[in-house]
Amino acid sequence: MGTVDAANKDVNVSLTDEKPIVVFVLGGPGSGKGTQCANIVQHFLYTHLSAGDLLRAEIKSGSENGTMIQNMIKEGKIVPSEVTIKLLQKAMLESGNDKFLIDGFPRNEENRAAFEAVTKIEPDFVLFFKCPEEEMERRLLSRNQGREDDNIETIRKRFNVFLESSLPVIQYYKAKGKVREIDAAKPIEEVFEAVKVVFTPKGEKVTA
Ligand SMILES: Nc1ncnc2c1ncn2[C@@H]1O[C@H](COP(=O)(O)OP(=O)(O)OP(=O)(O)O)[C@@H](O)[C@H]1O
Ligand SMILES: Nc1ccn([C@@H]2O[C@H](COP(=O)(O)O)[C@@H](O)[C@H]2O)c(=O)n1
Repeated sequence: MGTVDAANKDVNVSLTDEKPIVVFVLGGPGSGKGTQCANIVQHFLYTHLSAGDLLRAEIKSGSENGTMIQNMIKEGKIVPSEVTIKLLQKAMLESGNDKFLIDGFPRNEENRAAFEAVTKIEPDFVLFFKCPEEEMERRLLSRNQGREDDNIETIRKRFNVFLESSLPVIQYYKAKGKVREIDAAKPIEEVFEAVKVVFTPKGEKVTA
């Protein structure tokens, strides 16, 4: 990975030479991003970084930002980019890998522009899991992982934020030819078959 300013307490990763491979994994809440990222990690040796998981870990760690993050998540709102980007940078640095699936980020234009400005990283491509809202709602209401935001009131707010703030980011990358869209309404195994095609280099055989 690029140059790391280890002396900086905020763990700034300045990627001036070799840039890591970054794939942004986007899609509505419950579209199956985390599920498919776990499969991709097994098959293609990426490091999976979920922005939501990093924020939830930050709450648990008792950090000074914990209460603010918890309140934002309960309301389905987007945490300020500065906070999330620092967590992502730290996790990238600590992973020792140079291939990342960044799941649930960028969630809005502020996330996108700030990440690019701070890290100078452009994603190789954006994996977009497209799924109807009714299916995502069903999945979230039966996820049973004890998440504070998996209740119908917050789910509806998350859907609105996705439509208003996250879809424009997907449009931005679509205009750059970077979006690989997957039909995420299918069963998990079928979705992964389509994902494998995207990650397999052209000319190579898609493996089982
Ligand atoms: N293709 C699928 N068919 C049916 N259920 C699925 C499918 N993919 C994932 N699920 C289930 O739906 C739920 C949500 O999936 P997952 O956590 O992967 O979504 P997500 O997009 O990461 O959600 P969030 O953005 O809220 O973190 C989980 O219980 C998961 O097992
Ligand atoms: N870039 C992000 C990602 C997430 N959040 C907050 O976390 C919540 C849960 O995210 P999941 O990806 O795990 O569903 C999300 O609703 C936001 O409140 C964020 O602020 N910024």
